[in-house]
Amino acid sequence: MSNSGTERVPTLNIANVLTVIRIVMVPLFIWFLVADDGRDGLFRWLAVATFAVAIYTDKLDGDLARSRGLITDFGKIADPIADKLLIGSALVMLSILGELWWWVTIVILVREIGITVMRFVVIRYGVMAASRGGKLKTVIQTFAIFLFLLPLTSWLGDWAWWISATVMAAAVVVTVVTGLDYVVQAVKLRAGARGNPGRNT
Ligand SMILES: O=P(O)(O)OC[C@H](O)CO
Repeated sequence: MSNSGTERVPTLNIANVLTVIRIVMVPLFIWFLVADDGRDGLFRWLAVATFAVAIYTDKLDGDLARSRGLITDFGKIADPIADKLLIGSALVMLSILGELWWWVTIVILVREIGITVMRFVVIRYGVMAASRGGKLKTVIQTFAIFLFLLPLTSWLGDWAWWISATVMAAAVVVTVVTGLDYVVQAVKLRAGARGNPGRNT
């Protein structure tokens, strides 16, 4: 695996610890949603708060990794996985609760799991870090999930549902398009490594 320029950065650093904390928060988030005693219940709000804190650690670990030079191959792989666990669990739970169409959850999960598997398949040619499009996709997915987690319809009426559904539809489109872009990147990475044998050995 290519690690040029990052081999002296310790894997155990604050940015990676925050990524691991985000992963550990996922079961807590699921438990709050399962324990929810109604869409406006205390546990629902605890789930929203846990999701918000976990998303904040995503921004924080990225900022810290860049500003303090803590970018590691572990972080490049673990950070998108942590995002996928959090977002995937939110989508699955919303579908189980009957608040989100299963097809949305399945399309997004297939893309996220597929790209994760592809990252590991091409890792011998190089690490495929999150792209700008991938980061934008996570922001739109996060925003859409917040809209679905919050009891907006009971506060604001049906039009709030339409806004939530439109943002979720945008999230699905960006998720699929960026997934296809990663496939192109992976093909180029493989072709580049094959045209330059020994580069990553
Ligand atoms: O689209 P991916 O798989 O690169 O994931 C992007 C990350 O979630 C951004 O933090």
